[in-house]
Amino acid sequence: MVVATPSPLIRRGNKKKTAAFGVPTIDLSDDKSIASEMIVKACEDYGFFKVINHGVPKKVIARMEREAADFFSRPVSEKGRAGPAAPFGYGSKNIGFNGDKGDLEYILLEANTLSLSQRAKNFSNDPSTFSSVTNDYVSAVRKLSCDILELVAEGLWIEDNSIFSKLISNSHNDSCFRVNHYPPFITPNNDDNQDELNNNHWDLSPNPSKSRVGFGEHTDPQILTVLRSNDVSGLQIYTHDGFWIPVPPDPNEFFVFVGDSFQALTNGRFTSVRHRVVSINSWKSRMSMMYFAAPALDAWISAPPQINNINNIYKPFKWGDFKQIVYSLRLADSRLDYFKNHTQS
Ligand SMILES: C=C1C[C@]23C[C@@]1(O)CC[C@H]2[C@@]12CC[C@H](O)[C@@](C)(C(=O)O1)[C@H]2[C@@H]3C(=O)O
Ligand SMILES: O=C(O)CCC(=O)C(=O)O
Ligand SMILES: [Fe+2]
Repeated sequence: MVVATPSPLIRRGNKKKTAAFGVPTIDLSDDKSIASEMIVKACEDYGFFKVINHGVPKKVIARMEREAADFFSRPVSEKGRAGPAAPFGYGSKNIGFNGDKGDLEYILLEANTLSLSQRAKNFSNDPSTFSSVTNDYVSAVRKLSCDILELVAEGLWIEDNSIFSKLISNSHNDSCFRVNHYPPFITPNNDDNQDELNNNHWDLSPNPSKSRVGFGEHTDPQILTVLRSNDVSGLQIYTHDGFWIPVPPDPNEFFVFVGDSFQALTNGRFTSVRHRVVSINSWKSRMSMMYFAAPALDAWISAPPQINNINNIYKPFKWGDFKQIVYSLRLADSRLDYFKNHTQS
């Protein structure tokens, strides 16, 4: 069953525009054939969808949120000792290595049990609780990612339904886990903003005094991203027809993003979704947790023969080589362009 939650659309640039849009919502308790068909459609149309009845226990989510909130509430000097996030640790305002900035602080971790337990001491006075809570959360969202990838394979009529999921369940997978914390953002004249929010057609991009870029526009380089946030808004996705769409937050459910590697694995049938976080008038901070599902560094990313790949858009590449390019570029850059096959007809 698809549940559509209408939300306003914002076209890139200055013009305000509203239209009805519902985030594609997939009920994972539905019949498999229905769910798989709907996931494929959402991946094709938006590269983005929401899943409900996902099977991740509320307690696992709540404990992870508490651990992260505890960490972020500590004094700056203490948090700084867990940094820098280059490549893993605590970061603030700087994103990546190439000058990107955002109004946030964050934790970035490798998502395997061993590295989690080694790093836990930097994030909590009770490292064993931090590592077991993080590990429970990561294991649950990894399982959810595998379930989704198996449904995708079924929806694409691929006989081996583990063709994508085995890439991320491999013991050498290079997945990572991130928790972002965006401070509250209050504008001097918040009556104006409240008006705009109530009218449901605010325009974010041209007026920095009314909004703030928390995390600039980008696509995620991995295969799939699974996001959960608290009830503070800010996330927006960019549609194929040129609209920025605010995604209403839903703390009980998960949002799924197609990443660049999934675009290559499906020979462009799915496209990775551009997204950003823009904060608008909130007394409360936004906290989001992302699991970025990636294969092993030496895994090949190439569309399987079961996908119609007579004309391969991309040259096959190893995830590790792609990652190296990704990390040498800016947040908003389109990295798949570097792997385009120029020989195709
Ligand atoms: C500017 C950058 C930050 C980023 C690495 C990059 O060079 C380009 C991609 C960025 C991104 C976006 C999705 C994830 O948040 C992330 C961890 C990733 O894998 O790619 C970040 C990288 C980062 O913050 O280090
Ligand atoms: O914080 C969010 O809601 C999204 C962040 C994001 O897109 C990322 O960390 O890659
Ligand atoms: Fe992202």
